[in-house]
Amino acid sequence: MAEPIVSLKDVVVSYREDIALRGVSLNINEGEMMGIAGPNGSGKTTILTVVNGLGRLEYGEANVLGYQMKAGRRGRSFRLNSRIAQMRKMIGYVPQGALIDPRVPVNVREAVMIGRYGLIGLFRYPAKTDWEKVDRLLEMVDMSHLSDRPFGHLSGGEQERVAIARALAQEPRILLLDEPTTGLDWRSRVEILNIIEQVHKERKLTTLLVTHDPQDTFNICDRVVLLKNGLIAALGPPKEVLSEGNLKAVYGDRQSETSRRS
Ligand SMILES: Nc1ncnc2c1ncn2[C@@H]1O[C@H](COP(=O)(O)OP(=O)(O)OP(=O)(O)O)[C@@H](O)[C@H]1O
Repeated sequence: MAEPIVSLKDVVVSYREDIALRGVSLNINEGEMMGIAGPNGSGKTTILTVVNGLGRLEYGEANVLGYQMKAGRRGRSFRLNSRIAQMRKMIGYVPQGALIDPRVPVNVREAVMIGRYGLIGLFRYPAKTDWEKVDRLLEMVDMSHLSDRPFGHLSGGEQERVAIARALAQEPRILLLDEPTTGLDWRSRVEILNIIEQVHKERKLTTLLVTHDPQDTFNICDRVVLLKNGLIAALGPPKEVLSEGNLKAVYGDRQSETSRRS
């Protein structure tokens, strides 16, 4: 069987007195769409930072795209850091919240192009083919009609589409999405999830979708991991994992009712 593209083994991460991950083991296969759900503070974003090579492992190891990261090694060796930088070029990241300060005077096309500078190289101008790729991505996320609009004038859902296009502009193999549906109304949320599913398939990506609402994972993820207090409470296909019992154990009574209703 093929090696997993992401493998975490007994990973512990802490931020001073807060322990964010308490021994997480997780394998993700190439081409898989993995949901990561759980309440606030359960460690979802921290998993993304580990996969992205930015998390400092207290214990355990992580293997991402064949690059190995072990406890205590980060920050000690220039060679190790430059290897991790190579790995990060293959990982697209859509962070939680605003992608770019809305006061920065860039339009939608330019905002997406920022994602290509890792490939183009700093201090070089984008070629015509780079702009063509950006335009194709804008079509993919259905934003061509707003390509000249200042980024700061977009709605939350439109900003999220641009953030996804920007992450794809670097032509990643792995796409990390941190709560892309937070703050969106029902319609925009469905649209964003559809776009995520479409780009995942078309670009043959391995995708990690973090959400505090497990319902987001139901129709589009192959598997979902439910986190509670930095530990995996359940892992498997959404239809099995998102049972009333599991949701109640992780979110408590009221939230589990809302999650099942929505
Ligand atoms: N930079 C940091 N410094 C100190 N503590 C942190 C830091 N980042 C995260 N934590 C703590 O680590 C724990 C896990 O945080 P994390 O952001 O991974 O959770 P999350 O599930 O993504 O939460 P949310 O849904 O609120 O974004 C929390 O207790 C949080 O307060």
